[in-house]
Order: sequence, then C-alpha cells, then structure tokens
Amino acid sequence: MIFSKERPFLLVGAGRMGGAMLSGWMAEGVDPSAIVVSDPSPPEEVRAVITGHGIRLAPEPPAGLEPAVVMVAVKPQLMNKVLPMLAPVVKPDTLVVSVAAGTPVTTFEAAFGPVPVARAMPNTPSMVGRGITGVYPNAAVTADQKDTVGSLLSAVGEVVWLETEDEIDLVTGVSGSGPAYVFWMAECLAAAGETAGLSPETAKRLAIATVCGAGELMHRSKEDPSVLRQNVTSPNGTTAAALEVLMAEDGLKPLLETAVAAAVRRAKELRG
Ligand SMILES: NC(=O)C1=CN([C@@H]2O[C@H](COP(=O)(O)OP(=O)(O)OC[C@H]3O[C@@H](n4cnc5c(N)ncnc54)[C@H](OP(=O)(O)O)[C@@H]3O)[C@@H](O)[C@H]2O)C=CC1
Ligand SMILES: O=C(O)[C@@H]1CCC=N1
Repeated sequence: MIFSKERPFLLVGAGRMGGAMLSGWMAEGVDPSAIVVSDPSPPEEVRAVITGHGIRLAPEPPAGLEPAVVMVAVKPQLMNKVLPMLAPVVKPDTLVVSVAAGTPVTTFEAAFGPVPVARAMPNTPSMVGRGITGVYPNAAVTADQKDTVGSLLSAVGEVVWLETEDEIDLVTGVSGSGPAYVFWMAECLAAAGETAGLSPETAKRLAIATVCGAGELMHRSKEDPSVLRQNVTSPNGTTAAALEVLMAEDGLKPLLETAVAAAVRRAKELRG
C-alpha cells in the first residue's frame, strides 16, 4: 500500500458507499491509523466503525494533511463545494480516487491540476467483502498507485479495470446500482408470496433466503446462470410456467434493459 500514518488515505464522505467500503477494509485488517475520514455527519453505524477502530474523523479535510490517496465518496451534486475544500491537501503526487457517479476525470483535473485520478464504481456489497468495482485510471496514475487501488478494492470484492472512462457509466447501470434491482426483486417476490396467500413474515423469509441462496449458488458454482436456471426447471413443471411469463417478449429482459439504460442515461446527465 502506498499510504501510511504519515501520508494517509483520506476518505471524504463516509455515507452509504464510503461507509460500506470502510467497514469492508476494517474487516479485512487495513491499518486504521493510516486512514483519516472527512465527513461533517457520518451516519450512526459508520460513526461506530470509525470510533470503534480509532480512525481519525474530521468535519473537513484537516489543514496540513498530505494524503497519499484521497477517495471522494460524496454525492456528485456536492462536488462544487467539496473539491475547493480539498484542493489545499491534494499534492501533485496524491492519487485521487472518485467513486461518484457521473463526475468526469476532467472535473478533478480542473480542481487539482494534472494529478493522478482513478474513477471507480463500486457497490454496497463491498461491506461484506462481496462487492465489484470497475476502475478507470487516467494516464498519470502510476503502477504503484494502481497496485494500491487494486489491493484496496479487491480487499472488498472483485475489481475490473476499464479501458475507457465511458464504460464507468455502463458499470454504474449494471453493478453500481444493480444491488438495488436485486433487493427490489426480493421485495417483489415477498409481495407476490403474500398475494398468493402466505403470511408477510413467511413470504419475506422465503424471498430473502431464495435470493441469497441463488446468489451464493451462482457464486460457488462453476456453471453458467442459464444452466443453474435449467436445473430448477422441470419440463412442463411449475418453474416453466413462471418462466414463460418472465421470459416472454415483454418480460424481465426488456424491463431490465430499459432500467439499465435509464441508469446509464442518468449517469451521463450527472456529468454536469
Ligand atoms: N450508494 C451506493 O450504492 C453507491 C454510491 N456511489 C457513489 O458514492 C457517492 C456517495 O453516495 P452515497 O454513499 O450513497 O451517499 P451518502 O449521502 O450516503 O454519503 C455521502 C456522505 O458524504 C457526507 N458529506 C456531505 N457533505 C460533505 C462534505 N462537505 N465533506 C465530506 N463529506 C460530506 C454526507 O453527509 P450528509 O448525509 O450529512 O450530507 C454523507 O455522510 C455518490 O457520488 C454516489 O454516486 C457509487 C457506487 C454505489
Ligand atoms: O444511485 C446512485 O446515483 C448511486 C450510483 C450507483 C449507486 N448509487
């Protein structure tokens, strides 16, 4: 890792995403004394992680800090306010990592000069070591800095290096926002179970266990998802009856394509 107590890792914004990654790093044994968090009001559960590990917390980037890495994890709409506050602590060799949707590399270069910038798009399963992050580095990112970003992100899940910055918007639409689609699927499955006549508690329990179990099976199995699907589907059985609805021309596939396209469109709008 290129950061240390003397040249720390500064996390700016410890909300849902920053907090999820911080929890994941603490669980993976990253040195808390090499981390500084800048956030005026982190959520209670993240504050507990910060204080529990003795991580330095400040409402603003502390003056005089010379971070080796700055990770920006605030809402894209706050960049205009946050980047000028960060400018004094970003040194020419500070690696700037942004997890913000939309905000392009050029925005960081305009605020900080020709510094190394890596745009990353993680997701909240990072909190439990099962995230996936797409990363695009600009030309100024060194091999050592790339190694550090790779190690940090792979401590909380998988890492995919991207060839072009435009791909970040696509990653956002698929895996950055994707956990929400799966949670909604679990909510809908529970609601459908309830409509079918189960109690709300039983329907919810079945739906959550099914989504988790199917995810875990997909994670551990070497088979393609399509094979796992076929393994559930008896000819002319119950699954086939349901899949006829979900796999219809106007079924889940076009719906998800429309949903992902909407997320990608929004990511492009957030470029500002
Ligand atoms: N949530 C997700 O699943 C993912 C989010 N992202 C990206 O991560 C970024 C953060 O999103 P998310 O974590 O959901 O948002 P949150 O609002 O949960 O977190 C942002 C945090 O930044 C804090 N904050 C506000 N102003 C400042 C400031 N001046 N300096 C430091 N911190 C500040 C917020 O405090 P307060 O709440 O008081 O405003 C909050 O704690 C976004 O850019 C988003 O695009 C990327 C991938 C996935
Ligand atoms: O909803 C958002 O804008 C962020 C980016 C990806 C997930 N959450």
